[in-house]
Amino acid sequence: MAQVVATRSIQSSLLCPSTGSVQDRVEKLKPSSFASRVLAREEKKSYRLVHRRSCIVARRSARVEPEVVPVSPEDVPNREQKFQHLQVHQLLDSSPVGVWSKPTVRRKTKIVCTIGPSTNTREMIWKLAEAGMNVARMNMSHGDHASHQKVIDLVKEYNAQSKDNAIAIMLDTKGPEVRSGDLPQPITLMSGQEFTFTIRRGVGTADSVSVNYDDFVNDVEVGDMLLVDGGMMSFLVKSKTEDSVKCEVVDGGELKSRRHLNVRGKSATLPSITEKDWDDIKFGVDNKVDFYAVSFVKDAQVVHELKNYLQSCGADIHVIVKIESADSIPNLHSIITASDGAMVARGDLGAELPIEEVPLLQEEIIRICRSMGKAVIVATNMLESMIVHPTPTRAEVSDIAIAVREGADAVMLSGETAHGKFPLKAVKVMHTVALRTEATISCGEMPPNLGQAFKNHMSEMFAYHATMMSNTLGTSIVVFTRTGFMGTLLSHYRPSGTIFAFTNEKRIQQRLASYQGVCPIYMQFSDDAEETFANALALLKNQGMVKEGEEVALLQSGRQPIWRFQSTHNIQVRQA
Ligand SMILES: Nc1ncnc2c1ncn2[C@@H]1O[C@H](COP(=O)(O)OP(=O)(O)OP(=O)(O)O)[C@@H](O)[C@H]1O
Ligand SMILES: CC(=O)C(=O)O
Repeated sequence: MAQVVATRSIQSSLLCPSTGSVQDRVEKLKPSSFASRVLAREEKKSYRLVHRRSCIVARRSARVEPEVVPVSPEDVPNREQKFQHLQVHQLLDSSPVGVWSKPTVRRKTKIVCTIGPSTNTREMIWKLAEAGMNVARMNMSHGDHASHQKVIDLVKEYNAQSKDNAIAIMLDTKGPEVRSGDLPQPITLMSGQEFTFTIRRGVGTADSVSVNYDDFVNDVEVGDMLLVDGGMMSFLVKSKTEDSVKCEVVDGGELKSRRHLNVRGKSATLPSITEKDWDDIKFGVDNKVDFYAVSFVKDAQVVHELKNYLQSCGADIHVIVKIESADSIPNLHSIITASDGAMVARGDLGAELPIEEVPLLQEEIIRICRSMGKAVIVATNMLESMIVHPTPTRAEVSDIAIAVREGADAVMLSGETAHGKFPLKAVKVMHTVALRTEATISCGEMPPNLGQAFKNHMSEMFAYHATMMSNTLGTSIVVFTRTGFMGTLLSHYRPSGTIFAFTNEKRIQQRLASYQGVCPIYMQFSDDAEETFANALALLKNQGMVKEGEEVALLQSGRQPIWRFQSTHNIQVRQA
């Protein structure tokens, strides 16, 4: 039986606040008028607490309060800090509160941080987590199992001791990367000079270097363009011998050891999952990581192969396909269908394909993922200049804002956190920009064909209606989920309020950390549903996540029953 229980009657509703005209927004940017508005709202807020009406009247007013609850305790602003923004107009300063934000409860877009030499210590993992990291990524192209083991253990230690935060762990496979070999020292190459790449091992001279891939000579043709590090240097193929490719340097520079090589427009004919990758995948199974990011996926077959392997060893690890090879583009639909999500890996994508295709593909991949209810991550170069500078370029800020507006679940930091000088500042910038951008996005824009993947599925219908209810009333959603399914389903509907996803599985809490809008909370479930609801609401109040008397939409549904007997599904509006 399906039932919708509303504990209060809805007298009227206001759908999402509009973002307003450009003129409106310009007006809002004036500090004096903003200050008076905020202060006026603070007044109104106390008035409302006293004169609370017993029926729900369009809760938009509640949503207009700029109560931005940041992701981590370190970010929690006191009242003074909150208004400091009115004097110092530094949106990207240490405090992450969006000044002119529509009231977003907390940042929805998640942040993936690559862990490397700048951040692989206990202190830095803690600080990254407190600054807003939601997913820790380990790039298996670098480091060894011992160093990655240390990072996994630290993240798990953080998760075990954190009351209200969880960090997901992502293992990114090396894949069939083609790299140049070791050089005794970097060599400077000038445009127009000759240079040779050879499959002979151990070559590293002023005019020749080894390549780690035996079929390199067969895969490239005369006239092909070879790119080093995604285009930092380029080489035109002039001729081939049995074991070497002779090139003319087009864009010169300094060639260092083990650099990434791409052939413009072509993917290497290597399998997507190499022997080293299988070894790393086993390492991930042993360590119960949450996600694999699989490099250079070209077709769905490889995803099925990996999923079958994971099933055979009883591993519950989700598979994110990295879209970065030219060969993957014609198979985008089938690859994404087979996976749990996709990463727009713009580094290699922009090397294998013309660079101007990257923004278009990014938009398309996000659109496809959103329509299929899959997670999507935008990666690479997001704050590249912050590897060496403490502040981002304006173009980088726009890049993050675009990914957020396009609907990405997460944005990723690579070198910025792996080996950059300002990893914490980079996370804070991402946090602030995402939060600010989210505040301008009107809710209720659902992908037109979402719902078709699970046609007539009861859970889908309930996720949809819970979203509608929460958007209409301006409430958060509280959901109870053993498998994480309802949490991710709700995330794909992008409700305007936070999705507080309660789960009694630590693994599920970790995984849900990467989904847009989901705040995963670990809690033991009691056999008694009412007791569990009460515990959940008490926890939310104690942590300051909802206020006394605040309403929440509460959802019980999903593929696995929790307290649902005889297939009862429930949406309720409850007061905390
Ligand atoms: N575990 C690690 N150990 C050492 N260095 C790392 C590690 N992870 C990342 N790095 C460094 O951070 C840089 C950026 O990380 P990213 O994950 O973007 O690498 P990448 O995509 O393989 O880039 P590249 O092709 O330059 O290696 C790497 O090039 C590497 O220098
Ligand atoms: C992330 C990654 O691998 C890329 O952008 O190429």
